Amino acid sequence: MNETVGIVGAGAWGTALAQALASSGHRALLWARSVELAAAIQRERRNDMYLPGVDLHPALVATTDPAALDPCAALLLVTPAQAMRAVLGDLVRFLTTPRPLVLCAKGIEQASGRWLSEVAVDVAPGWPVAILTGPTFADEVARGLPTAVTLACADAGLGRALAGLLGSERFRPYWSDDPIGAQVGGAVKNVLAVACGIAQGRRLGENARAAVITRGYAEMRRFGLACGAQAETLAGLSGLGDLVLTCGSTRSRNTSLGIAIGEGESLADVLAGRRTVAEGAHTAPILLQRADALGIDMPITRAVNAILYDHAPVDAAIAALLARPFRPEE
Ligand SMILES: NC(=O)C1=CN([C@@H]2O[C@H](COP(=O)(O)OP(=O)(O)OC[C@H]3O[C@@H](n4cnc5c(N)ncnc54)[C@H](O)[C@@H]3O)[C@@H](O)[C@H]2O)C=CC1
Ligand SMILES: O=C(CO)COP(=O)(O)O
Repeated sequence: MNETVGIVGAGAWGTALAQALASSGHRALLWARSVELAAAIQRERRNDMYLPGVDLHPALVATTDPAALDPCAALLLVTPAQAMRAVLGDLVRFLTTPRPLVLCAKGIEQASGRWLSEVAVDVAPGWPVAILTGPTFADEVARGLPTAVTLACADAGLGRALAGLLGSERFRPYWSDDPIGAQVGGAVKNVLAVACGIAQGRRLGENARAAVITRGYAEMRRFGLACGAQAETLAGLSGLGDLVLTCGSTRSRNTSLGIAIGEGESLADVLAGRRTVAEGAHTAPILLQRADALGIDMPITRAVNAILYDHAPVDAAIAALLARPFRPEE
């Protein structure tokens, strides 16, 4: 089935998804906000700014014209989470009919505390919404390495149809009817990856990393269940799967941000030196606020917040975690 699919956001992940779709027989229209970036992609057939080293498929076309997306069967939204509301709001004015919106960012909107699926409903009421998430380093997807994702949609029939549209042998969607659960995993794992990075930066060892992943998963689960997520979703690709990938690799931008903080850099300095997004730094405060409002204990998330935003010395925050009373594992 050859369709035209729109991908909104020409960073690493948007470009990788466009490349995967083009490689599987679709026409991939990649919308960039920067005229220079779209022109460079068209001219050089590369996006060396965000996804270096990948030769782009001829069926991938970059544009800055929102109206050019009108023929698309579905739109993948792949800007950073905090930009999604504004970008989608601008876009819908140029499109004649509703079509499925597939949300690919990982995070919670800071200003409102809302899930991105709720933001999409605010901005584009009546448009069907799905979540694409899971353990997916962009460069591996772009290079055609095998990858499995969660495709979550409240309308199970649409989820299945979107899996058929977006999937291929090398990019395998597993559908789910739990969009909240899928979003919990993607948002929380980034904060936990910052924590793992901090532990790594302080040279706390492999045992400590396993402890942060596992006790972090307990935080994700408590919070997710309180938000109405299904336990199976949290244990799947979008939750545990992505947590393991992100926390296990220094290629993760969230883990590497944590490493830099653990080694003594300030958050401001780390962010100033980067062009690409590390969502965990944006998610941590609003995640903690939501957890507190629900009465959910998230000590690792609290420690990350204290280090990033309350000037807590790293060693003091770690000592406070280690001094917590012993308790049953569940
Ligand atoms: N890179 C990866 O491996 C994966 C990333 N994601 C998620 O996808 C989302 C996007 O990530 P990446 O593409 O990796 O980020 P990136 O940092 O590589 O690129 C972000 C893109 O968004 C654009 N952008 C930034 N602010 C914007 C704004 N205010 N309005 C419009 N466009 C704006 C940038 O110009 C850039 O093209 C994030 O939520 C990330 O967590 C999800 C899975 C994998
Ligand atoms: O979400 C990702 C992998 O699934 C990418 O992780 P980072 O944003 O930490 O690089």
